[in-house]
Amino acid sequence: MSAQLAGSVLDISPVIPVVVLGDAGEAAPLAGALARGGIGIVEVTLRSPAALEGVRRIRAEVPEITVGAGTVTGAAQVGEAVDAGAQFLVSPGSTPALLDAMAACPVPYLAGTSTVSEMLEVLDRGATEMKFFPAEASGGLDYLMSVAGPLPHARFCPTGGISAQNAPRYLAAANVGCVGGSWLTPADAVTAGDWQRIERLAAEAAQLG
Ligand SMILES: O=C(O)C(=O)C[C@H](O)[C@H](O)COP(=O)(O)O
Repeated sequence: MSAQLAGSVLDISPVIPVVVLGDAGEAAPLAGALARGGIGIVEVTLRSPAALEGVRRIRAEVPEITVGAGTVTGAAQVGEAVDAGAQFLVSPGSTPALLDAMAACPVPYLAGTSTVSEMLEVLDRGATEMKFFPAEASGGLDYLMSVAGPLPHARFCPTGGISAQNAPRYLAAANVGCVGGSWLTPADAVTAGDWQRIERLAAEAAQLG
């Protein structure tokens, strides 16, 4: 079920939409709207009970989008997410146990980092791509540009406080592959099933690259 990705998770689209599903039935229409807007990737956070079933449905019903599981906070969730069909994993932080579990799993992962030491822990395990979270609160673009010298091989997906307004500045940085954010999938639009609004937001975000 965990088909290999041809390239890097960071190179699929300029934005990885971060989604919280209230109901698994929202998953496929939401992913379809993102795909129609030109976004090729979606992160379903494991914050809600509907998340794993949502990942399954997106894999089954919207094969044109790459689906990952986010908010992976414990080693046990790694296997559950991969079994559900997640094609990549995202964590908000980096504990040794979580990093070991993600490094041993068959899909790529973006470990959450906000310090140079955490970034070094991720690099030590052979991964060069990671999440920078919470990006704006942790020092933003200035911080990321400051680590580019000592960590020349690290590439980031800054997430947390990113918007259509500040995304272009991040995307212009050499060590930023893409950004992540929830602004493409506002909770009220998801709940109301306003897929046209999400398609419009996705189309605007797809132009950011
Ligand atoms: O829990 C996680 O693992 C997360 O993925 C956190 C999300 O990345 C941010 O909550 C998105 O931040 P905003 O775009 O500012 O809403």
